[in-house]
Amino acid sequence: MSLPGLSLPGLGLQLSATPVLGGSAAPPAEQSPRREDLPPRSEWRFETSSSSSSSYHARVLSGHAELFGVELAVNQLYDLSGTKGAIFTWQGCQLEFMGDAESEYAAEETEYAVEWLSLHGMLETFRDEPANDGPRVLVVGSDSTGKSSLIRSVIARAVSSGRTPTVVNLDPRQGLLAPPSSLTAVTLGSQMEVENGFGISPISGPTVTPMKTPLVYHYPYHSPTDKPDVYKAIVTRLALSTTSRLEEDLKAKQSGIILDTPGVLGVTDGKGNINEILHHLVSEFSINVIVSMGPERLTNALSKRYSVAKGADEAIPVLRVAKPGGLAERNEPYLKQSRARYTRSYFFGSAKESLSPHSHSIAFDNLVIYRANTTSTGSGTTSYGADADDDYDPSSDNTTMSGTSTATFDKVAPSVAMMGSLIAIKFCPTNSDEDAIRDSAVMGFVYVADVDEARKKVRFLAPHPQSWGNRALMQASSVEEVYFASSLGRPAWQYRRQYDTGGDCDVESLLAGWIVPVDE
Ligand SMILES: Nc1ncnc2c1ncn2[C@@H]1O[C@H](COP(=O)(O)OP(=O)(O)OP(=O)(O)O)[C@@H](O)[C@H]1O
Repeated sequence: MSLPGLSLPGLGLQLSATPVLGGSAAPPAEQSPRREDLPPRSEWRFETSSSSSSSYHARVLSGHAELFGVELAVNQLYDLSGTKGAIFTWQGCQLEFMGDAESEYAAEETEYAVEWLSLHGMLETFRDEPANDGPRVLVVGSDSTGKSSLIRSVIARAVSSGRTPTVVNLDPRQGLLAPPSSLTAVTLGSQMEVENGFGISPISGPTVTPMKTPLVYHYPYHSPTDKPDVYKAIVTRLALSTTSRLEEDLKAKQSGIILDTPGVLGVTDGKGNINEILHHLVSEFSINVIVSMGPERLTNALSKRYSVAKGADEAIPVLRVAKPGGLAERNEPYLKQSRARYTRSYFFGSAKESLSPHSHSIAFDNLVIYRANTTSTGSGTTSYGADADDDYDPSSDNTTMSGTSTATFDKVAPSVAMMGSLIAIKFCPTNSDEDAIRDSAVMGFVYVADVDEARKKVRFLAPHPQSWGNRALMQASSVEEVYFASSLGRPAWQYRRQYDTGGDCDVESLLAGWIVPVDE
């Protein structure tokens, strides 16, 4: 059943004709194109507005150009609306642009690109050495230092070289093939998309892009330092699942793993110690290359810990890699918009690959929903400079399901306050113990479209028509964290989906989060 009450014929087609999803819709006809000739080894840096009313398109007219390592096809129009980045050229090219940018300029200080290419070369040498088990790379740096851009670029070059690398996102604030609040690992068997990066996840619907199913875990907090014990336990599960998958795929194992870390872990304390959670990542993923994109202080701290004091067998090389000169600052409204857009694309796909979500109405009695306890005490402190060995034992947590302040998750009854939330469906059954729920991978996500307290029913929007059966559900820790309704500037419970009134839903309100204000 597809969204009852919505009489939008061919929902997917209409969505694909709408630019809001960040796809490649045609630019408005009245915009006159501008041309730019870029000399070799230069780039075109752009920052576009996150507002859905402005658009920004580019095409290569001649020469070669790439965006984060992925080559742009000549004469193809790319929709870069709502994004920031740089189109780079090694040999020179002519570009054409249409639309508005908050800032755009050509830059010739691009030494970073040579360093990034050298890193790819070094990893290729590593992969070719049969004695090695493939590179396992940890990328560290504070916020907005270019970690994700470097990873996209290195992964794209690896795929172009015929590799099948695995990328692991450990930053819960950004989604990789899953909404924010996820930690994901995915092995790439085909090249990324210019416009959508890693594209659409196979867990949110059938896609035309060949890609292996990602491993997704749910960490329902903003930062690893909010709940270090929960974060470390989930990292342990993710590392175990990822490495055991790679044992069955030797090509992927040899291609290696690259870890994207949250900026908070790339900051040293006053004494120059690194965050203790980093030790856990290094140990659980058996890291053998560390890339620092932070200041010299961070690189020195990493070298001191992993390289200088170690014997030749144990030393992990620490490389300092330059960050791009034009790195864009991303303020919170921009980040919120991009998270909202990303989350929408989880359900609706992109203009190129549209998805049709389904509606499920489920009685309160048939639901067991947990919610992360944000008030529990004892684990929210950040510690630095842990001892040489990471001795974390996930089973040593003394959290309980009792609902006391020490519980990690509490059972919650459905209520209207839940409307607008995202909920993770865990693989484990509803009656699992707390550790099992915490450690269980995610089957997929659903959106709470409506809670009818009188009829005791919850209506979910889900990527698949099948019901999820007897599985534990986990809500994000607050409605604000879901970024759907919050991107509209009002609390979720002030909104109601228009199709509940039986009327037609216009595309605009559908795309704004499938909900419109009750008082309109
Ligand atoms: N050469 C460049 N010129 C201009 N902007 C760039 C360039 N490279 C990357 N950017 C943009 O700068 C922003 C920050 O980069 P990126 O996301 O890679 O940093 P990060 O270290 O992963 O950030 P965070 O830790 O906050 O997720 C992104 O919007 C990215 O697209």
